[in-house]
Amino acid sequence: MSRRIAIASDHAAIVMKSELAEWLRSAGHAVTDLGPDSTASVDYPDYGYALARTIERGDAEFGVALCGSGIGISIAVNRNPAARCALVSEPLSARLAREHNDANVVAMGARLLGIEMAKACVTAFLETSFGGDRHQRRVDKLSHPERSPV
Ligand SMILES: O=C(CO)[C@H](O)[C@H](O)[C@H](O)COP(=O)(O)O
Repeated sequence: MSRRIAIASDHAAIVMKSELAEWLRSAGHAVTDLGPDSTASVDYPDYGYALARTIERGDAEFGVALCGSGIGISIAVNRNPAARCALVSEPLSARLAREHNDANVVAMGARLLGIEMAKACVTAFLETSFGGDRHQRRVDKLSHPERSPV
């Protein structure tokens, strides 16, 4: 199924971002590359926030967020309540992020993962549907921490 996917990184992941964007487009997805477009040093929060706003506006269904470790940009994306960003390094976590957590953004570290592992993670992420049921109740609580009884 063709998806609308936004992708963003910092300078540390620009090569992986370009390769993933091209690969996703060749698979038929509509990809919005939010930058950066050079290897000049940038700050991952700026691109993480831009990616989350794109999800929030509904301009993309899913996001791919990349930095050196994936940690910084995943923190930035998750500051927007519209985003549920999962940092993964192998396909099972990517699958569970969709099935259990209804994650809409997958984050990875370009200095930690090779391109084939990154593709395997993105494939697992895009191919998996949210499981609903008990997971829906838990995901709802992520949007409303004030309602938590504990
Ligand atoms: O956010 C990160 C670490 O948690 C990312 O790995 C960044 O890409 C990294 O901090 C960038 O580091 P650099 O030394 O400025 O290239």
